[in-house]
Amino acid sequence: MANQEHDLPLYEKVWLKRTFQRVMDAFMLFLLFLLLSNRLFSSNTFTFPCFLAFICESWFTFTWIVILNSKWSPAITVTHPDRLLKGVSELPRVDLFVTTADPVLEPPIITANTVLSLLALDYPTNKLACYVSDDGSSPLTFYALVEASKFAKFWVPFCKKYKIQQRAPFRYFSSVVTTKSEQSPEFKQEWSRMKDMYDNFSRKIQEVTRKQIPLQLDGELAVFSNTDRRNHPTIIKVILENKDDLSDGLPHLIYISREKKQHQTHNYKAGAMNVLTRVSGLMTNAPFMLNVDCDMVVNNPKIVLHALCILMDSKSGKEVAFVQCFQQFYDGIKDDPFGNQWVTAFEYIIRGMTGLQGPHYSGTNAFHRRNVIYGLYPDEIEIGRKGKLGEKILLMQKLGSSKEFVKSADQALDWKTNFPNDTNLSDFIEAAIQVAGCEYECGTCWGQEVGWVYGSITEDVPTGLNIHRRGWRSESCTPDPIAFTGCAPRGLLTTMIQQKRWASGLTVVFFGKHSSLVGMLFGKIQFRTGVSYFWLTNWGLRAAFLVCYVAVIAYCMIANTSIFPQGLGLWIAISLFVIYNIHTLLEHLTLGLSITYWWNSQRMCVMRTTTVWFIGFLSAMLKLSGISDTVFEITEKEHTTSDADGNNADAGRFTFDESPVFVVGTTILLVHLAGMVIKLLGLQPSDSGNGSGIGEFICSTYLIVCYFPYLKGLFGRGKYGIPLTTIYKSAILAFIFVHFCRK
Ligand SMILES: O=c1ccn([C@@H]2O[C@H](COP(=O)(O)OP(=O)(O)O[C@H]3O[C@H](CO)[C@@H](O)[C@H](O)[C@H]3O)[C@@H](O)[C@H]2O)c(=O)[nH]1
Ligand SMILES: [Mn+2]
Repeated sequence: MANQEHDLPLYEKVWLKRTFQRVMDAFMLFLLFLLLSNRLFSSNTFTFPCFLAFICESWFTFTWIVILNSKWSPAITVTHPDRLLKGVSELPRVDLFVTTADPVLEPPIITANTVLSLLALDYPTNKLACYVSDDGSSPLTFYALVEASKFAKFWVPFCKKYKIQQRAPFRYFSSVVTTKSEQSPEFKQEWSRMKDMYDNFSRKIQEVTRKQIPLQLDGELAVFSNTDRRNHPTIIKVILENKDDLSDGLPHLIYISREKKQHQTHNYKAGAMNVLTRVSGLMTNAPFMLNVDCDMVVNNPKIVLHALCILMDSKSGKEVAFVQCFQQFYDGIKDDPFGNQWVTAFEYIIRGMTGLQGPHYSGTNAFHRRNVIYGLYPDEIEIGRKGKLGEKILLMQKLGSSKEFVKSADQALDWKTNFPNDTNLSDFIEAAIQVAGCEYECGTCWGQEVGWVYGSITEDVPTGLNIHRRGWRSESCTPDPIAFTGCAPRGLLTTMIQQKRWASGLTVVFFGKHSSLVGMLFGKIQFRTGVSYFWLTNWGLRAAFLVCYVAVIAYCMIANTSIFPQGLGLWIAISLFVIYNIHTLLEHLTLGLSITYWWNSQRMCVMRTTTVWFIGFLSAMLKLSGISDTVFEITEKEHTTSDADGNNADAGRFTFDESPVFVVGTTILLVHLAGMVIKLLGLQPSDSGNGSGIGEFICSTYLIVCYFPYLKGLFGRGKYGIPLTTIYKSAILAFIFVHFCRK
């Protein structure tokens, strides 16, 4: 811990005043309550559709309370790295983790760039160690890392000498188009040398990736011959070792592919993170660990110092378990057509959570305390861990049978950060292979109380909840420039698959023992924090209610009945709709986002909630009832430097294929189109119902407008059109729905 008794704090928390937003949020809530009470007290025709609408609207009101609560007290943190550097005699070690799992969906050149950006961090290199976990067990990834380590010997000194901000070479070379005239000839010369070297390096990798040049599986790569990614022994390779403990050399770089066995669950990313934690515990045992996905490159080379300002602050830092940096993206498509930049969510919800017990852990760009991951409680910092984690025997039961690992964990739990500098990494390989084995975790607490939590395909949220539950806080760190930037899905299908996974995983968390409700009732999750977590964990449930509402509206149109009360009730509903849109539009404009951006986000919100979140919800239900399991479908990452200037004709356009995720959306659209036709042509049964009115008409029109890309898809050709088989399937489903409505 930094010793700064009388000194200035290393970071401050600044609360933001967003009075206008609060007023608007509260007014919306008022209108929602008005709508509900109007339904309760004035309606004398309380039919079944009205009842369903009432239930859904109650849920929307609850969701609004969750959102309002999350946004109510936003805060930012301001960090002072200069004070940190003055205050501490020696900076602590930090272990850096990168996970990758598939050399096709996650091109090795991207992983190599991420690693290069980490190796070039502005931090003493003898305090850093970079561990790469490869669940794909790919010789390509390993080869790319070996080549990256050779290039790093030139790249890292170059970045540090010229104080380059972008330390992922592909980002650097795609942003600096020409060297500026005011720069020295020496720089220009070195710049072109670097550029040549990088081009060479990336060409080599591309050639083997595209199989233009076969990769010889001999020498260092021999271990990869005859390995099946689902069935192979542990592979651990030290690629770089800073043997002389130089603070201006290169950090350690270690490649790990944990053991896999055909019929053994490996818990996806959570499993990989736990192996990384144990292997690094043996080799370097840093008190702090940074983890990033393979596509998240460093954008601010001083980020470690910024994060440590929070974690090492002698006053409030002690309560902070992890520091989360926002997940921001490079090369985003203009106006975010697929709604996956999440700008408003970060600015409003996550900043809001920062004002409470802290942001949730979002899986990447986070600095964790190692001993918190091992299960430490906040009060054990002061009083020692005699009670809960005291005895060695107990530690063995919790952390597994490796004596070496338990010894290292024991030190970490006692904050003993002075790790011997005179050891060889290769001395630990044998022990590391043991802790990376399939059976190591059997009968231990890994994946439960210790480490990254298992059971959900969104491992990040329950892992964060498990930490908050013990009473820890977390903090956001958002320095300028942005800490990390990653690769957001660039196509509709990739976006949909990612969203489906999140909705499914989060629903499992909501109903599981790591839910925020359990944490509030039996743990130390503060009330408002627990409620703010619902913003995330309710995604699947939100879909269930919205789909129900959408179905009720369609039913009204088809069966000629109404859910909106006449007169005042209708006006309340219309004002809600108008004010909600103005409010969200203003929120976007305040952040400097365009009207198109706003509309894209509104429309994607409707589309993803009613389609993939709904499918995610259903798959979570199947998992929870034990019928089928969910799998982690990896998000495709594109290496976009070649068309960074946006020349890609498909960028932002909606493309479809035969994937079942498009059936739901097409069905919803067809049902509403049918409803419109039936209403406009007066084909509604006249004897039934009280007549559908303007309320239903507005809702249905809004939905069809949101679904306009699908409407275009119905008539589009090739990949821009929805395939006929999908249309047939949807038409059958829509027909069944319409048929039952008219009965
Ligand atoms: O079996 C697996 C599957 C995935 N991964 C890694 O997990 C990371 C995240 O996977 P990705 O496909 O990129 O998912 P995203 O939806 O983009 O990731 C978000 O959501 C995940 C939870 O669903 C979090 O773990 C991530 O940190 C967060 O960025 C990647 O580095 C993968 O290589 C593994 O290591 N092993
Ligand atoms: Mn990702």
